[in-house]
Amino acid sequence: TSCSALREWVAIESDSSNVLKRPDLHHMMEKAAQKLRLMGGMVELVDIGQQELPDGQTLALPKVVTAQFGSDPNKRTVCIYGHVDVQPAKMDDGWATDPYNLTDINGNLYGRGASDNKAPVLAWIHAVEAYQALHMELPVNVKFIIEGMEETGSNGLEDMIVAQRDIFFSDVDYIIISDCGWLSRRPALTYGTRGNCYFFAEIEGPKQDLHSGVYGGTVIEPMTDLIGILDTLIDPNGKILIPGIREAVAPLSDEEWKMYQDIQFDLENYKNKIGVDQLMYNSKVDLLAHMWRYPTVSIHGIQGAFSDHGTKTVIPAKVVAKFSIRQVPNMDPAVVKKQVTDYLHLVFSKRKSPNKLKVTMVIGAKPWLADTQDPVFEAGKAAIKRVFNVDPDLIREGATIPIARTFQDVTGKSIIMMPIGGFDDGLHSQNEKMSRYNYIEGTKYFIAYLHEVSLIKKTSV
Ligand SMILES: C[C@H](N)C(=O)N[C@@H](Cc1c[nH]cn1)C(=O)O
Repeated sequence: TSCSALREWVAIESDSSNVLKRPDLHHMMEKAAQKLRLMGGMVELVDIGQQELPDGQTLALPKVVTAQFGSDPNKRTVCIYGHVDVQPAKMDDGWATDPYNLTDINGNLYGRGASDNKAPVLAWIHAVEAYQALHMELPVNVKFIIEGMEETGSNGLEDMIVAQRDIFFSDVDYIIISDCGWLSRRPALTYGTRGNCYFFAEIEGPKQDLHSGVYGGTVIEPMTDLIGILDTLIDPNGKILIPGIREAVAPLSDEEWKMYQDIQFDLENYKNKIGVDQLMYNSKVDLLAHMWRYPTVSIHGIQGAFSDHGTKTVIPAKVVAKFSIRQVPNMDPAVVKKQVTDYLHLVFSKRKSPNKLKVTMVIGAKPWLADTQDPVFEAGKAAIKRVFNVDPDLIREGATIPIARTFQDVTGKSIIMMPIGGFDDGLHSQNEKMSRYNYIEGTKYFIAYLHEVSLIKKTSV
């Protein structure tokens, strides 16, 4: 196939983290709505209000697309959630091809957002289209909820879900999310995600940037302060140093330990895939546990720091570190916000610096965990068996789907994550891709799932 829909979607630079790209993001939401409208869905573009930027300005949030195919009260209703915003990408980051021009190389479709999450959303759409093309009645009512702010924490979506709980979600039985990946070549069903608390730590000093030769040695540099406090977040062995964080983590049970042992995961492959000689842990179980169910600190970047080619000799006047802490049961983002803010101010005060520190938490997403005994998982296993002829791995996901926990807490519905992304898709990274195999077989799997989930209805109603 030509994958024309995916090509058109990838061509839209729907980067939700870049305010300059907001028109592209609005266009992307219109495009998704139009696709569903043309298929005969009952479609709405729901206004979810404004986003407040750190500088106090406001910006219109991308509308949320909802769609409905069928409303037969005798059928079960599934709701597919997905997102069509993407992480930033530019050739300069080291892409081999233009990130916004879907490029087919050896059966892999390269492009920003190909795997995260445009192809999986389209695969669900194609699954509905397949029933339509074959003039087959959909075995379940299918709803879609597609957002454009997932990559920046799903701003505005929670309020919409609360407002729609007894309207759009009233007849929904199951919520399905396909915004993650397999762990190996073996298909997987996902029953947990980590949450994420994302912080800005700003240090402000002189009123403008200074020449390091002329002023170096006379001023207390904001960047030196910032590196100093960042270095107190986590030690070289991965131990988080912020008091209270490790204590909140639910202990690993014997049952979990056993489950992890059975999962197909090759440490050597994993090392090769990411190009490292050594990992933080040497056993499969330790590694999976630290990927899925322990917190970690990642330092992402420093705004205001010199990062171009060349040898600029500046002392930056104001620098803002961006770091995040992945959340696991039983951590609470509100508590983590206080723990981090208090700790950084304490550490900074010990430096006796005249500079000013400001700590802000800009995303506070909770972790999500499902009951794998729920019939939605049985249906998932059956659909995988039918299409791939294997039993899936039951896995967790180290990344975050910020809205998953809200769906669970607000709607009370069962949630299943059904990834079709490959383990080596390079999400958020250079050369992100979705393989043709996963895209096409994944679509078949979704078609099969709609059938399997309708069978649950017959036995459990
Ligand atoms: C799993 C999903 N495709 C994803 O990548 N989610 C992002 C969401 C996020 C969390 N904090 C900021 N954005 C992720 O896990 O990084």
